[in-house]
Amino acid sequence: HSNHGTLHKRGKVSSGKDASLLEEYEYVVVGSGPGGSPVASRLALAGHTVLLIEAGQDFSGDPIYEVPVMHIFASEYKDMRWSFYVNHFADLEKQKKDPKMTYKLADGSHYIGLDPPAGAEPLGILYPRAAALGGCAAHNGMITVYPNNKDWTYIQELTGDDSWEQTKMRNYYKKAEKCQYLLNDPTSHGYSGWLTTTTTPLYLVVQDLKIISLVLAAASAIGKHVVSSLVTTVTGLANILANDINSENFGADSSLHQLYQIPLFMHAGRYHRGGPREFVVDAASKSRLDVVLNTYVTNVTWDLSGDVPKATGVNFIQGTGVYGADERAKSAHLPGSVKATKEVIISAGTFNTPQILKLSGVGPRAELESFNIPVVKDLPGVGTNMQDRYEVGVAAQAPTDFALLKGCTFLKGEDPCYDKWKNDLLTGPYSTNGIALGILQRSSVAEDENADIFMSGFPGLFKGYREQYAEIAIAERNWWTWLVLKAHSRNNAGSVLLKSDSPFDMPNITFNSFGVGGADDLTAIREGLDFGRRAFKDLIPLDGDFTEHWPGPNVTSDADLDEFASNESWGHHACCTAAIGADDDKMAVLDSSFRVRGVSNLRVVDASVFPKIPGYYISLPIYMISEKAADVILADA
Ligand SMILES: Cc1cc2nc3c(=O)[nH]c(=O)nc-3n(C[C@H](O)[C@H](O)[C@H](O)COP(=O)(O)OP(=O)(O)OC[C@H]3O[C@@H](n4cnc5c(N)ncnc54)[C@H](O)[C@@H]3O)c2cc1C
Repeated sequence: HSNHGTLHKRGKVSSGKDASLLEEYEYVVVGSGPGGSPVASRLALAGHTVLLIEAGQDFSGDPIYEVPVMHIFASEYKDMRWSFYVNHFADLEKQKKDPKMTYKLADGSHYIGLDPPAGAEPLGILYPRAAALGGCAAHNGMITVYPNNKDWTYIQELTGDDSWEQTKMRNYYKKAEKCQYLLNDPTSHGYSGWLTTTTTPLYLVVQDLKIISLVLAAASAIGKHVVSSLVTTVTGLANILANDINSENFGADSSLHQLYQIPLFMHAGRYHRGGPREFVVDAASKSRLDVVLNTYVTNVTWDLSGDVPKATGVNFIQGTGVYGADERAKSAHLPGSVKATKEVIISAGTFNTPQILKLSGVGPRAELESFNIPVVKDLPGVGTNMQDRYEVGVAAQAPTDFALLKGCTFLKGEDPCYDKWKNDLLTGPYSTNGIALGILQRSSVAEDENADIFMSGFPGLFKGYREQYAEIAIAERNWWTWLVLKAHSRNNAGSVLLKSDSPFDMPNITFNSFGVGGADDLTAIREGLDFGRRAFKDLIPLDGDFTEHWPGPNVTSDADLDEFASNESWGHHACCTAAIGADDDKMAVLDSSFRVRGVSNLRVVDASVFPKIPGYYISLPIYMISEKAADVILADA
């Protein structure tokens, strides 16, 4: 594998070892994910000196990064992953009912399951994150779905800041996007940005009779009766999928009970992963943006001489394997620091942003004092309000394999599917993330007219994140999973709490799932599961029938389904741990301009800024707020 440590010299991404950094920059941005990368790039392109600091390395050219279908393996890639173990429930007994529950054994190995040996130490549930140039966008599923307008209106009303008005927010999407799947909708889409959107090539879908029968069954489960001859051609299928989920007119807000193609952050043509890393690399070649990899920030430095504490820079440690979640081999660890003459921007993600803030003295006083961390600003909201979506599914097996994945080895030895992806113009089954179509549903307990369930299908067995989940997903080639994603989940009782004052320890991460609004969310999930079951049941087998194994035929009563969903659902859109809020809300961490309250020259720009979890998939809203943050910061510059 390719370029990991090498990096484009002063154009200007540095691996860390040979970093010829300046002593000071106008802006220092910590973390290069969907939050940090766009804002860093924009500030630099506007003429400022910017340092973007990233704990992970660059994976450009690595097929696990580049090949869309490999995304599930990317999230298990040892050099890229930060493995957090989280608790869905504070109550260990409840937590132990999750078959994904992981324990550490005396010999250091892990046990995953319901029946741990005596003495096994409970770790929690694996929550994959990427430490990489591009953050979790280096391993995520690339799904790029526009949020609901109400998500922006909510922030606008909460803060009284009209720059969050929904049409203004769409302009940030248009600024970021380079739409490649719909060429003539400038009202909704942008065509000259860095965020390339495209969809799974439909010829892949129509190749496989099993997939066609699943598409037909899904259509019939939403009340559309389509004859099979209509979907066995690309044109026929395209007609059924004519609505664009990201359009202003036909998007998530208005069109329920439709089948949609799922837009992906992927480049058409060669069908490879797109990501914010490319924006960074491009911006670095044109501006005074320096990027330093393998560099882990421990805390913000302060000037405490004035009335208001002023952020002046950050301390960091260079090397690999620095953080507790980082499984790379440990290299020498070199401490360093850098000054920010204008601002420090923390974009380290939902778990690490609150950790950095707290280690820098910004957080709940009692918690900081319990670890003898000097309090710079008592901000009780830091690390609270954590939210996530619930995801669970129905998985069933057919007697024979999907034709589509025949011969594919997912880069184990000879791989004709990879060769095809690499060499062909029509690039074959690796040119998709495997999740081509989605369906918006409105459950009986939806809060308003917007869909609150996003259903999608996956040609594999996916029961949530645990070690080896990618291997399990594709071990047999005759599984299909209908995934139920509960959007607008109500629970905000999650927290990120320090375990110690050491920057190397992972924090305690507890979601308190279903803690707020749990009964309603479980009802919605049941309805999603029911949809998945109907879709399997109504299926007219063009190539074999499906038999459900998960949750399984015995799980049918409401109580049993609730128990199933509560034990087994997972999330991957954790957010909201340094939330924007109203001026009179003491739990608000940020003002509506991303400024950390009560201090100066410090902002947060990443998934933690949302007061409420937005839309259906979170990266696109993060890209949008990052574009917005650049505007707001430049206006102050
Ligand atoms: C397996 C998986 C699949 C997903 N699929 C999708 C999808 O298809 N569509 C979608 O919309 N969302 C998806 N998501 C969610 C989405 O990718 C994340 O929510 C998003 O990347 C978060 O962006 P962020 O900028 O807040 O943080 P991150 O992406 O986590 O980026 C933070 C970066 O900061 C770095 N960092 C952290 N601490 C420090 C430090 N102290 N010093 C220096 N650097 C630091 C990290 O290394 C990381 O690179 C998925 C998530 C997972 C886990």
